[in-house]
Amino acid sequence: MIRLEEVTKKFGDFTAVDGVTLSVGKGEIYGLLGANGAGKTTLIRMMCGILSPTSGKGTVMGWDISREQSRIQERIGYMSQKFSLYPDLTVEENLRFYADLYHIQGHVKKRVAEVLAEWNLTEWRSTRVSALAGGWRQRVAFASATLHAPPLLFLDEPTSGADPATRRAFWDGLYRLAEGGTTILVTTHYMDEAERCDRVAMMLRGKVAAEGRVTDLRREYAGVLNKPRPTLEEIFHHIIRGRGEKHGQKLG
Ligand SMILES: Nc1ncnc2c1ncn2[C@@H]1O[C@H](COP(=O)(O)OP(=O)(O)OP(=O)(O)O)[C@@H](O)[C@H]1O
Repeated sequence: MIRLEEVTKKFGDFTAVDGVTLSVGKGEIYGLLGANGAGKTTLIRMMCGILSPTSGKGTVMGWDISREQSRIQERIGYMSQKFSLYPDLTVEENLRFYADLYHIQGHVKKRVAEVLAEWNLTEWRSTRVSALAGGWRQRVAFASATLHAPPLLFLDEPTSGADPATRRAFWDGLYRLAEGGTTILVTTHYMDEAERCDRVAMMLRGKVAAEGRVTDLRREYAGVLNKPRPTLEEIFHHIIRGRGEKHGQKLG
């Protein structure tokens, strides 16, 4: 679903993403981890067809990330860190608005009802978004991003600040989608969430410092960390130290 080769993004003299190579297969939940400013959002934006790479190449669902960006944008789901909902509209009206935006044809009402049920939002359908608590707003944002049943979903820190119930509902939803064949690329600040991914890439100053299946990374670093089951947080801190980075950097 995603193939990137040596993808780089520069803003002037500053290199935000530096030679990233990775691939994500159908139905995988792939986690992008890294400290603030590591380049995760910039990388996601290139994969979503919003930003052009400075160099390198890649495809998303077979479309070229430099030349076929509008094709990619039409097919994917994307929930950015600053997701936008209309506070004066009800939950259902917001979803109908996104249904129009995604050009959902035919059974809009049925699809909106399905998505409301999937995210436990049915009883809130007539409530204005401004009257919802933060966690419930996040559910509306997830629901909006999945309304057109995209085969590939990009989620940039989707559970940031969410309450435990919302986070749990969100991960239940992600597993359901992945079981149905949806491919998911997610960035997260929460290590327990990162450990739920099939594979992760740890980014450090624009580069992928470690990548692989969570279980394989644990095995790989068990010896050097002298622990049978090191956490992703411990692995990340080990990598940071090895590169002479400042202590205390937070993974997320
Ligand atoms: N349009 C831009 N112009 C200049 N610099 C930028 C631009 N967008 C991002 N950057 C810089 O690129 C670096 C990577 O930013 P990015 O938002 O991709 O990081 P991130 O890993 O997503 O961080 P966070 O977890 O804080 O969202 C940062 O130093 C940021 O200031």
